[in-house]
Amino acid sequence: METVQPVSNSIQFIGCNDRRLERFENLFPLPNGMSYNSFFIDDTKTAILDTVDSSVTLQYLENVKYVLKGRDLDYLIINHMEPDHCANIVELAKLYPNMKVVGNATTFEFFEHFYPNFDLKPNYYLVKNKDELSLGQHTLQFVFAPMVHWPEVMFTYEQSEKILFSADAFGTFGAMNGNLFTDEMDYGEYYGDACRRYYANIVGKYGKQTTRAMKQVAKLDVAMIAPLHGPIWRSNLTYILDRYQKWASYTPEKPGVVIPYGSAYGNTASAVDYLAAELSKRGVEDIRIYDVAKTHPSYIIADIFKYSHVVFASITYNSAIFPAMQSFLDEMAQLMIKNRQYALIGNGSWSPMSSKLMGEFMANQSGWTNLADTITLRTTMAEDQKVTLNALADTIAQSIKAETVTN
Ligand SMILES: Cc1cc2nc3c(=O)[nH]c(=O)nc-3n(C[C@H](O)[C@H](O)[C@H](O)COP(=O)(O)O)c2cc1C
Repeated sequence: METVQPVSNSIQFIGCNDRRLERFENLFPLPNGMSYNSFFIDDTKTAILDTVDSSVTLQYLENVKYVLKGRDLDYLIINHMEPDHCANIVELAKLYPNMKVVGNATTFEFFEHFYPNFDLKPNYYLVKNKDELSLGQHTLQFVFAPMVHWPEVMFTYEQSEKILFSADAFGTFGAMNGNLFTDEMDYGEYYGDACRRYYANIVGKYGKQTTRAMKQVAKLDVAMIAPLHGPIWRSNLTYILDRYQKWASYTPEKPGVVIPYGSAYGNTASAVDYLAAELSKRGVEDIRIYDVAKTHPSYIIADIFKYSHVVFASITYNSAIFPAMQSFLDEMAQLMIKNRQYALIGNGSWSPMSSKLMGEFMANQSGWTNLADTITLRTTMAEDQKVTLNALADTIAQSIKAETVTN
């Protein structure tokens, strides 16, 4: 059965959901599935914006045939040439051999890498930044947004209805639940964290490029934002635009302390719990403690995008940083998060190395400020180390107070 919903009188949502997939990009847990959005514009000329993942092809083709009602497809616009959106280009080209495929030079370069045995060249409709394409009543304008989140990405702005088709920007993890628009649900409650986790982990590295794209968007009169994942924005656009402004500039949303730790036998965990309790006694709110060997890094990274301070605590493991912590630090560093304050706690029973190694690692991260001398535990927290941990709690609490006053 078709799963098509009206976005407006002449635009239909023809996207599909996958609630079985365990991990997006084979990395990120999807507790509530994923949506792959695609849109159909019914005009003198017919157009589809982006296709969907191969896991939902059958449903998708049913939706496409339903909305076209036997008409030919004139244009397929490719805003993003990543497999979760481009997997059905060839399927559509086989069904609608006359369709023009709209993309930029990089889009077509990627297409030829992905599908070397399918000649789509006769169908290419090459566009440049700001080019326009009239469908009749509707006019599409292509706004290039390179590296949000791949090089070929473009947004498509539909001028008559003022809809920004925003590719991966402003999207979220999580399948759709029938309601198409963010104002038909408690978005913050259901998608708020998932949307941050999506941005931080998928687009997070490309803050500069996202800021540049947002400047382009600011010049447009946008009434609706239709991303490629998750619900559509037609009201309270400032909610998502403000969040993107913060995330793209690596500005913490609020003061708070994230404490990722790596511990084999619980002594480091216990020291971290002690520190967190001391922080709380000093009035610090929003403390988040995570075991890096247990919690998926994407959740911790999302919280580091949200909060201002981080304490990394790790045991030494075979003369190195605990592997789960090393892996976490590597993943975090790839995203080039900045403007955070941090402190370190190491541990080692006979030849502690993690303090030194984490110190070297963090010194190489630009935009991170070290708040205090690194504390080194020797297996368990000694009674006299209470003083040191209390002093660290003082330093962090003072820094947070200063930040709260500045904000
Ligand atoms: C497999 C393994 C390897 C370790 N390697 C080292 C090491 O190379 N140097 C060291 O000083 N401590 C080493 N330790 C001790 C830990 O760094 C840590 O002090 C100990 O596990 C207690 O902390 P925890 O209860 O938080 O795990 C190792 C521990 C384990 C389990």
